[in-house]
Amino acid sequence: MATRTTGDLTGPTHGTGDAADRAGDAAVLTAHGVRRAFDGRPVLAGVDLAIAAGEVVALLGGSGSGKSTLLRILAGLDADATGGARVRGTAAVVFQEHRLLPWKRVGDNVALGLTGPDVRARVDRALTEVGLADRRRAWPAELSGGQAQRVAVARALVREPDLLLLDEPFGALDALTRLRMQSLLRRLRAEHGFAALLVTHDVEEALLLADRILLLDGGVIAEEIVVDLGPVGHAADRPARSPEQPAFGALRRRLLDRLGVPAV
Ligand SMILES: Nc1ncnc2c1ncn2[C@@H]1O[C@H](COP(=O)(O)OP(=O)(O)OP(=O)(O)O)[C@@H](O)[C@H]1O
Repeated sequence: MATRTTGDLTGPTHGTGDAADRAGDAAVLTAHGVRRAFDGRPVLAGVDLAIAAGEVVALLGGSGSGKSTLLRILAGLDADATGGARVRGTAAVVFQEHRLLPWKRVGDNVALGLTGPDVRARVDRALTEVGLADRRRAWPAELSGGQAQRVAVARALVREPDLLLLDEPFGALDALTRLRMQSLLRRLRAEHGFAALLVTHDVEEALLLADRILLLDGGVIAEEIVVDLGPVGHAADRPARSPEQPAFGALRRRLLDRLGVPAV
């Protein structure tokens, strides 16, 4: 977990790219010309992207395409990248692993780094929002994987982020828990209006949750797909989007083709 207000990566900052221009002044995140190599091998070769306030963007790509590397850079966790990246407001990160401190109770994990007289109330509110109001005094080891990940979401939420950076946040969960977490994210988004960058290699998850999908390939954003399937919605009983929609299936197939997954 990390938060940050604004900042540039090391290296020169150039003019914004097309994507950044589209999000314009409303952008909560802009990145341009982001590059990163490991041992002389380029992984990111000039990434441009922009996310508008309140927009949810999924970052899809094959294994090893550099998704996590990019997210770490955007979160300000990689000092060796070059290019420009700027977050307007507060960003919070949720990783695939919950990264809770095992020696702190749930409530203290959520409160980590917060100050002020209302911390307890804010923590209680965040835990209530993820359905864990009664686990404030539990130890992380006493939680299920899904509950621990809910605490990680609460720890991000309590900071009232303008932008959530989500790196495969539900990737380690079983299928049913994953669906519940997706539904939780939709509800929280509707209530809080944060923007999010969601790293995933689950095409269906991207289609269910995102307004826009960016495909990372060859070290650049190789394709951008606007997910024109109606509002993301959050009502579990009547989801606005569903895999049953013919257009959903068509987009799913197109993305799988693009990722090189053969039809069965
Ligand atoms: N700290 C590091 N040192 C050396 N190589 C690294 C490091 N971090 C990432 N890489 C390499 O960079 C490439 C991209 O890794 P990254 O984890 O960003 O991919 P990814 O798209 O998130 O993959 P996955 O979907 O499998 O998680 C990989 O080849 C990886 O081995």
